[in-house]
This record gives sequence, structure tokens and C-alpha cells, in this order.
Amino acid sequence: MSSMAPNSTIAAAPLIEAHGITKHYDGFSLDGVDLTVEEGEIVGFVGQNGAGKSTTIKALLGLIELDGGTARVLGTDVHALAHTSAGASAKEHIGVVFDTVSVPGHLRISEIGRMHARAFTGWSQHTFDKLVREFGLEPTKPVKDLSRGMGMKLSLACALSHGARLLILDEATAGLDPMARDEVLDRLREFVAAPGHAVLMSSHITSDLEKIADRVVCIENGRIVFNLIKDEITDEMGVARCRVADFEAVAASGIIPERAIRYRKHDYGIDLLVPDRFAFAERFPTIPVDHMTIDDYLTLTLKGGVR
Ligand SMILES: Nc1ncnc2c1ncn2[C@@H]1O[C@H](COP(=O)(O)OP(=O)(O)OP(=O)(O)O)[C@@H](O)[C@H]1O
Repeated sequence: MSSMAPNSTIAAAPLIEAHGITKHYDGFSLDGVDLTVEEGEIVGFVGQNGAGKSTTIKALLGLIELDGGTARVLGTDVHALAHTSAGASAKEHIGVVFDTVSVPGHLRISEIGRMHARAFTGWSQHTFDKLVREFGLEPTKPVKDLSRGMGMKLSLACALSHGARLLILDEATAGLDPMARDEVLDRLREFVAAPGHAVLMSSHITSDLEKIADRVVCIENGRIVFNLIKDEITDEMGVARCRVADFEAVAASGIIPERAIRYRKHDYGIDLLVPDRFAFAERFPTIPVDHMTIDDYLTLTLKGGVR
């Protein structure tokens, strides 16, 4: 008989689980990257150009060999993902969207289904046709004649039509207009609401992540610099707009631990990262404190001064 209580729940294994992964290139290294994506989560992956987002994503998909560390995606080691038949069947459940379309340009949208039906046992032509209609794509158009945004929509329609449980998107919303981005974000919300699903998306469009991400992971120079629940950034933190005297008073008060002080100087004052904007406003009611955006947090964390 099991010793577990009847109503106890067993946590599902993460869909992505990477520990200490390393990859060395001339002049750049992924340096001990840890990244986990749990069922039901949308994780935003951010960082400056060249920070290592695409390299991490390629490593997770088994597209490049790791030099160190371990990574499992949908329970399959990433090396096996690329090199075994078990890996190939795991890959069927991973929907991937890069910032370029990977379908031959001469094919018409209406012809793509046949190609994907051969590659994916779970291919649903019905789902694909429906998404093509809903995304406003013209089925008779050759892929090479699509605009960048339309190409992105097509890639997303493909990724959502083969029974994937995990979506990995690398800058997938970059070419889309704001309305199209909102449409895509709605699809991602629908996708992740289904049991056993999750999304990892790299993006420079942090306003999209503010709308949709549960967690935000930032990489800088090949190292993870923060991994935070999104609401902690946008709901709890703040940016205090200080004059120099205010800044000195806040620093002296100890309300922000010395090692956590991050600030940016401007001609007109100093922006200060505030971990708890409500506690701050009570203590310093005369200093204006604004909501923190992900962009503010990135700037203050990556470029801000420390004391
Ligand atoms: N095949 C390769 N050979 C050598 N260097 C590489 C290779 N692929 C990537 N790099 C280097 O690795 C670093 C990280 O690149 P990566 O594409 O992962 O960055 P990124 O965070 O995705 O950037 P962006 O936001 O600009 O897309 C860069 O310095 C890049 O030049």
C-alpha cells in the first residue's frame, strides 16, 4: 500500500530542466546556465544582444552540443533529443518558432500541411487550416512572398498544429505589429491553459512579457543574472525619482540593503530601484515612486550603479 495520503499530489517534472550548462565559442561562453520551465508557465527569456539567449535555446533543442552541464526537455536528455528515436518522438511535442521561417519558400501555405503531416504524427490539418484563417493568411500565397510578420504567424500556426506540449519561441513576435502581437499572445495564453503545457519565449519586447509571462529570466554575458516571478517586478518593485539629498537619506535609512542599491543618475535626479514600493512610499511619502517595468528593472540591474 502506498504511504502517501490519498489527496497528496506529485509535482509533475519540469518541461525544461537545465543545470549548469556551458558552451564555449571563441570570445563567448554560456557559463553554468540553470533554467527550469514548469507545467503551466510562460517564461520570458531576456537579455541584451549577444547575451546568450539563442545559444541557450539551441542547446535546449539539441541543435548544438553542450560542453558541460545537463539539460532535459520533456524528460529527454538534449543529446538524445538530437540523436535517438526516443528523442525524435519527444521532439514531436516541442513547437519551435525562430525569427526566420524554416519552410521552403516555393511552397504555398496550402501545401505546407502535407510536408508537416510526414514529419509529425500528431499533425492536425484542421487546426492548421483554422489558424491560417484566423491569422488572416492567404492559403494560395507562396511562403517566399509573405511579409516578415506573416511568416512569423505561419511559423506559429505550424508550431501549434502538431500536438506540442512545449513551445519554444526565439524572438517570435519581433516582426509583428501591436495588434498581431496581441493576437499571438492570446494564442499563447490558450496554449498554456491546457494541462501539461508550457512556453519559453525569448524577447526584446518586454511589454509583451509584462502582459503574458509568469516568470522572467535574464541572461547577461552567458550567465543568468536574475530569475524572478514577473509580478514581483511589476507589482511590488518601484522606481523612486530622487533628488540627490533624497537619495542620500534613503541610502542612510537602511530601508534598502546596501548591496541591493541600484541607481541611475540623470541631469535632473537619480532613479533608484525600490524592492517594495509600498513600504518605501510609507517611509518616504514625499519621494515619488513609480511602477517598475521590466525594461526599468533590466536597465537598473544591468547598467545601474552600485554603492
Ligand atoms: N556558432 C557560433 N560560433 C561562434 N560564436 C557564436 C556562434 N553562435 C553564437 N555565437 C556567439 O555567441 C554569443 C551569443 O549569441 P546569441 O545568439 O546566443 O545571443 P542572443 O542573446 O540570442 O542575442 P540577440 O538578442 O542579438 O539575438 C554572441 O557573441 C555570438 O557571436
